[in-house]
Amino acid sequence: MTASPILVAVPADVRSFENYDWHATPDTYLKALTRVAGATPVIVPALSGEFDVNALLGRVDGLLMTGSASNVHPDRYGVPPSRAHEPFDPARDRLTEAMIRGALAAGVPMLCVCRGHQELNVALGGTLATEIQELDGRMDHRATPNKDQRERYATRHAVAVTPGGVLAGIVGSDEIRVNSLHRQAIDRLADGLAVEASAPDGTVEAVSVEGAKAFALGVQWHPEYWAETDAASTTIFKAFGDACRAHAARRADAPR
Ligand SMILES: N[C@@H](CCC(=O)NCCCC(=O)O)C(=O)O
Repeated sequence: MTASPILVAVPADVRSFENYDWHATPDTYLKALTRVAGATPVIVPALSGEFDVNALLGRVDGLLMTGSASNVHPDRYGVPPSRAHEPFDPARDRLTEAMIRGALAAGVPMLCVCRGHQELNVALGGTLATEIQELDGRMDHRATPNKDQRERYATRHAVAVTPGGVLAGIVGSDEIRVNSLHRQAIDRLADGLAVEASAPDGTVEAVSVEGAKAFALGVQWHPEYWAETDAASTTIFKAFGDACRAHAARRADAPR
């Protein structure tokens, strides 16, 4: 019998064009799932009030939180909003917070990328800093201005991987080079998160959820973009796929 494909939920962004609100996600994440993690992606519309998020989580094997140019609304972490926090996507905020909490409670494996990594910190009670390139001693983590997408994702910097941590176990190294396309970052780390990697300026580049029932990793960079060609990116997506397969097997064995 052919094994069922593993299903990974991917919460959508909302974008408005051609007179409609579209619920969409970039195809780089979807291809990393199909080609490297061996998963079938399921794009989840940002309509969390209109369906049962936890029922959905009971029928998928993993959750991938994507990056986005939009930012988590600062009301969610107790900071007054300003122009520097824009643009927002409140429907995505509502969906991702519910999905992160639900996934952790149900032990659904979760990989959180860039905005997703920031959402994980906020969902667990942490805060974010904005325009970090303007803060003393911080690097500029934004992409070099360029229309060519491959070049935007090509500029890299080193991150120190926490020895003995979850990420170190996946990538097998105490230093990796990562791309960087963000202007916000974790400010106060949420209780229950462990730092898995840091940039030379102290920016928290990766986290894991302490005591999580399943794979629960956040990365501030974009392993999806070079998932087929960069060794560390490949291992992250393969490890996530393996965790989803293990969750699928547990679900299949669970009494109904
Ligand atoms: N908006 C947040 C999160 C950054 C992020 O997810 N970037 C994805 C790439 C967006 C792009 O193409 O520029 C922040 O800026 O920190």
